[in-house]
Amino acid sequence: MSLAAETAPVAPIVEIAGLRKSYGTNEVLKGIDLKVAPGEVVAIIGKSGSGKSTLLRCINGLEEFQDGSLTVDGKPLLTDSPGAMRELRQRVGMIFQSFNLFPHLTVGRNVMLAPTLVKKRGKAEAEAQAKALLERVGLADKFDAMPDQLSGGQQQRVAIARALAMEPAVLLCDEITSALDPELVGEVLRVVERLATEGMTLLMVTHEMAFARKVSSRVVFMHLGRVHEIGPPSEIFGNPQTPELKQFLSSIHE
Ligand SMILES: Nc1ncnc2c1ncn2[C@@H]1O[C@H](COP(=O)(O)OP(=O)(O)OP(=O)(O)O)[C@@H](O)[C@H]1O
Repeated sequence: MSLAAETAPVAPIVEIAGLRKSYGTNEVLKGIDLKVAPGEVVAIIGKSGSGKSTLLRCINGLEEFQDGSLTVDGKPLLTDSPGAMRELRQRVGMIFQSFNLFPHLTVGRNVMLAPTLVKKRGKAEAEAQAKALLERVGLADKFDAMPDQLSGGQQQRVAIARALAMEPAVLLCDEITSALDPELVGEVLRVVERLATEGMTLLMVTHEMAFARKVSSRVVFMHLGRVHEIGPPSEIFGNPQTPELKQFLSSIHE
């Protein structure tokens, strides 16, 4: 095998170049470049208002952007093409701080809904998939439960199963443990950690620094709408280079 073949780059799942996003005159993302390889787990950290959530929302097409390009799984994100957007949304899963389960549907139906409606899966197939996914997040016995019978941690795990049901190429997690009581955080993080070890491509905004350090392959530190520092967790947490990152890390340890 030639050296070129051995080192042939793997196509990124997410490729962002020169991304700029403004709300009115407030430029929130000031030229973001980022490539995420298949199976990578990228943690996004930074102060409140640095643009972390906005970046995730651009990647799944919830926000339009003014400049730059964004490709998911080889397909450019074209916000002016409804067909392309629908396709993109199927490739990008997103989990939010709030679980957003449909309260009038059972847990099982919550997980089955999108595959049935969007992927046109048959009921039996969707049900089998939902059961397998609920088992994967440790909730095999909750298929027939209603969301309000579950704890916040359990509801968030259902939200993860629901996102996985669409078989996304990348899963975006936006502070998914922030609304949980402290004792429920661990059960959700354990599920995410398992997904990471199973090879899921993950992009997660998190305030759980110990978790980011343990699970991520790279950490992005955002500051004032830019990728200010990026590197492996050992470098970002163990050997921060810029005063802004040093200050951020010391502020969260206070
Ligand atoms: N829908 C919106 N309309 C106007 N401004 C917005 C909107 N959403 C976010 N912003 C602004 O964009 C900036 C970045 O917000 P964003 O939520 O992306 O930051 P963040 O780093 O995720 O913060 P946090 O950690 O608090 O969630 C902030 O100044 C915010 O006020």
